[in-house]
Amino acid sequence: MSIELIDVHKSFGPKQILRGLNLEVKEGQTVSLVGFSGAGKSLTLKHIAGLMTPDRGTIKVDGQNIPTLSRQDLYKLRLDIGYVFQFAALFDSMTIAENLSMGLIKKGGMSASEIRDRVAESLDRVGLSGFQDRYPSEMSGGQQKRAGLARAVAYRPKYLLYDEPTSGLDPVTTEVIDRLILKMKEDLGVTSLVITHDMKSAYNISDRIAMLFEGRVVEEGTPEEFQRSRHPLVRGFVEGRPEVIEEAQRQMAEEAANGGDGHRGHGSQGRHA
Ligand SMILES: Nc1ncnc2c1ncn2[C@@H]1O[C@H](COP(=O)(O)OP(=O)(O)OP(=O)(O)O)[C@@H](O)[C@H]1O
Repeated sequence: MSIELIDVHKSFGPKQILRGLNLEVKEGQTVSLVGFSGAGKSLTLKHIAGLMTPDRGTIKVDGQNIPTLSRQDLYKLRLDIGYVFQFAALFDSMTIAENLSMGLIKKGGMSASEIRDRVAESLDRVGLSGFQDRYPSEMSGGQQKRAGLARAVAYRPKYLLYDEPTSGLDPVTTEVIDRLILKMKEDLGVTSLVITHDMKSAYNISDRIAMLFEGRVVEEGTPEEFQRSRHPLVRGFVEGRPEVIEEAQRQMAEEAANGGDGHRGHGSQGRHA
């Protein structure tokens, strides 16, 4: 029940985005993926969910290599993967109950009353008991994010992928979401990958933190190890120093122009176990 990406590459035209990405999320663990805008974080989640196909590389979920699965097997595996979208992605014209039920109805195999119970249970889990008849527009941003999480857990997934679950939230609501992420791990035993820009959240919720830079993991470790990291890109990121990043990008462009792969000398770990 782990997620493993091995040497994943993805380009759009001449633009290389993922350049040999290696990342592992062990069973039952939560890994936060941090990094600058455009580093390829969302793209990484999309590859894991099978929404995007890599140019090359292995993406193993539940021991199955996603890019090689048939449509039918991918569909089956996707039922085990809950995707919590950045902006909740709820349908405004539907109530919360309808939003949560839709996927369960499509999945099939559940009676109307089982679906009603599952919706209620999922809303309970995220502290939104009784919100079934609300429309998204009648809820705060934080509540909408919780409803998005409830929709993902309604499937009882083995894996949860969170795309910036706390972006745009105040510190208190952020803490509420962080606690929910921890609770999901505890209650459901899920294996989770979280994209976040918020280092405080990353330190709170993660077993491990990985930093993505230009399509590769440049540093990975426990929150304590990450906090102590002396990697210049990590320091530049954590301390908010854009000049460090600009220098790294300049060096990489220079190395690439000289025939290298543009990643030497930056402490890229390559494959890590
Ligand atoms: N379908 C696509 N077609 C072309 N380019 C794409 C596509 N999807 C992503 N990209 C490009 O890939 C790069 C990485 O995108 P991604 O959304 O993964 O970034 P990110 O690290 O999640 O950034 P942010 O923190 O801003 O969300 C960006 O430059 C983006 O423009």
